[in-house]
Amino acid sequence: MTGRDEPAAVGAGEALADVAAVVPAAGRSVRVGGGVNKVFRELGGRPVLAHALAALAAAGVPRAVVALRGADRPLWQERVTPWLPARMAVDLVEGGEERQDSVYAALAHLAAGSRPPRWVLVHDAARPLARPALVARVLAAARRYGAAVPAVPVGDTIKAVAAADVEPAGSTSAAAGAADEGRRPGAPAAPAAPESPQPGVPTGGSGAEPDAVPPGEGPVEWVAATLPRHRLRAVQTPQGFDFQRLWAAHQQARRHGWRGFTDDASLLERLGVPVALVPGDPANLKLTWPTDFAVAEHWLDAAASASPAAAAEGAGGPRDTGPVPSFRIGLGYDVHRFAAGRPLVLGGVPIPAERGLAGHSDADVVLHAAMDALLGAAGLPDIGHWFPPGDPRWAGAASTALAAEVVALLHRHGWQPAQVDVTVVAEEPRLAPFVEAMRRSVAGALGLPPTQVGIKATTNEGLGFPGRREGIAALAVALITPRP
Ligand SMILES: Nc1ccn([C@@H]2O[C@H](COP(=O)(O)OP(=O)(O)OP(=O)(O)O)[C@@H](O)[C@H]2O)c(=O)n1
Ligand SMILES: C[C@](O)(CO)[C@H](O)COP(=O)(O)O
Repeated sequence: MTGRDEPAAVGAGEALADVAAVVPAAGRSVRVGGGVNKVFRELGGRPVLAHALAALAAAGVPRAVVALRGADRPLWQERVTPWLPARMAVDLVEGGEERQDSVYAALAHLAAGSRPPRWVLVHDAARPLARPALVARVLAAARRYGAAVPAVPVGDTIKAVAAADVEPAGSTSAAAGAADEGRRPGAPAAPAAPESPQPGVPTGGSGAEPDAVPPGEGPVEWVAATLPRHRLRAVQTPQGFDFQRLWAAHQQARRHGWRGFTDDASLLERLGVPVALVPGDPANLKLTWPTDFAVAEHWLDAAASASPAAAAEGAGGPRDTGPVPSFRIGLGYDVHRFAAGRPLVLGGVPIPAERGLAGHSDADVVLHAAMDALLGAAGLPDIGHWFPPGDPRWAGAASTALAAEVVALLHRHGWQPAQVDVTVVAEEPRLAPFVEAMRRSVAGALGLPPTQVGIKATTNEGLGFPGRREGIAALAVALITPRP
């Protein structure tokens, strides 16, 4: 399809009630390495998977099914849920052994639901840089043609390689008996027959990829054929389909034991269904190798400088350090009622008093306000999200321990506390004698020098609920800086 006959794009944010996304995120990141699924690693301050979902949501996709491995659920909960797009409903399913199995599981979930979608977009969690315009382009073409895939021309000349370990007769090393690493002198004399590309007939077999050696490494290989570059395209995701058609193709593949499909379009190709190619985006990188993360950071920066608004939307380049990379500020507020028979703890300091404050934890309003300010500065949900009232783990918890958790959370998101200033509003007891102890205690809980913590106490001049001695309130501001 040319740019001229491209269908009108669906506007970002438009309700797309008949569309759902499938996001396979259950890989093992063997090629990236590092022991953690790459889709939970941070890029520009938020997890890769959160970028992928944000791009779909920014294009107006109202629901997504994410395929995860069970072992990754805690990472999902901790790292991704704070970033879930407000306008998108997200279901989780258990992923499978291969990408194909993970997509199958997500499609099965949609098919079994009360409202299967008319159109489905399958988008790799490992592609964090898709832009809403690309999503819209693919969807519009899928609606028109039934199956559409974004593709970019290839700039390099592409060679097919011979089967492993097959060295052609007449090569210099065979003749000279050289023993370069990875070559086997004396290997079969004839080169492998050129592997003619057969569109729609996957050759992956079990799905084990022979291309798992990082670019720039590995043994010598031999050329089997030079492919005609002008007819080659590198395809990306999201890939858009008539839902029932894709679901039927996946079911058929499962029935026949067809394996090794590395994208969804190739399943339809296998069945002879035409697949339209729409212009892809060179920046829509799939994070495959360790070095891809640095390249993706670069694209994020470029996207943020080109369009800060789009970047803030989380579409193809949310960059959380944004145009003000060196600090963030946050505001926190908390209030607790007086309760007889409870100890009063403020800023981690026990204060002699007739009454304490009611609450699920130790009801330390000073630390609660400080924690909310810190979380707000990092753009993270408030303490109610992390330490829900009613969760037995936090019953009677010391807020100094909760503060340590908050600091750890900030660290995981690339931030550290730099300064906190709190004002406590209490008609009683008199707090001046305890202010310095509170300052040191709060500083200790947040890992700050006391010089970077301010604590002030004031009455409310007899006005309002603090004035009526019904409870104590605290307000805080916090400054955070990127963690070195
Ligand atoms: N069994 C699998 C394998 C892959 N994927 C997902 O499919 C996308 C593309 O796969 P790939 O980049 O190959 O990711 P990994 O399988 O994690 O990487 P590797 O092949 O290096 O292990 C990723 O979002 C990945 O999480 C999946 O959902 N289930
Ligand atoms: C679907 C895909 O992103 C299209 O380029 C690609 O084929 C996924 O391959 P992977 O080996 O599963 O990463």
